[in-house]
Amino acid sequence: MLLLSDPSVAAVPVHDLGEPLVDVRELGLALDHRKADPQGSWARVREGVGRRLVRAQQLLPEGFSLLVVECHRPAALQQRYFDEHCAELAATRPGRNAEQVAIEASQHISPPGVAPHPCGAAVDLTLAVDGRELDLGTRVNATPDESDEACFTAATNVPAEAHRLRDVLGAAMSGAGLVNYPPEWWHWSFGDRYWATVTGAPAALYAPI
Ligand SMILES: C[C@@H](N)C(=O)N[C@H](C)C(=O)O
Repeated sequence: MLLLSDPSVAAVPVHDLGEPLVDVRELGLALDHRKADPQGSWARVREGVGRRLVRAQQLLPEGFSLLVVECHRPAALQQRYFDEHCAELAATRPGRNAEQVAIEASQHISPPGVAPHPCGAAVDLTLAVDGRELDLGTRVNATPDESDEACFTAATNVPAEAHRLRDVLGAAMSGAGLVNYPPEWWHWSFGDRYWATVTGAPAALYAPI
């Protein structure tokens, strides 16, 4: 499983396309408020990501819709989340050094230097039917510890129906050109360094914004 902390991700150059951020609600997508912030960052993605989300929604089976939870995240917030998660892990893993803790933390929160959310390149989302959120086996943003790693996209310790729904989500999102972060079934991105590493693109398309 390629982690965001892998040196190959940080080695990818970035040639920013200069696209603005767009509000996913203006694209006709459903947005959940659990990660809402006063500035409205959580609702915005780069234009090219927004186009692909609209395509992903079209690729879903009849009756299903995407339920967007979090998009852009300011760099300072990413740093805070990462520092807090490292502190939590360090407290429960005595004997691990800071580098080992940071690598494990990157299963759940990206190291700030390569983080896709501050670039407007990533989206955390799930599925809904008639506006009702579906159960994909864990809550969105479950940690590996709390979920016994059931948050991993390919986890086998989830009910068969949750597995099937992850496949439904995955087919639409991959079909629209986004890539998944394997430790998190809900995290998808396009145009960031992780996406470039996985797809073999020569450069990432979006820098932090
Ligand atoms: C925890 C989740 N919301 C998240 O955003 N994780 C990824 C890896 C990130 O920080 O980019």
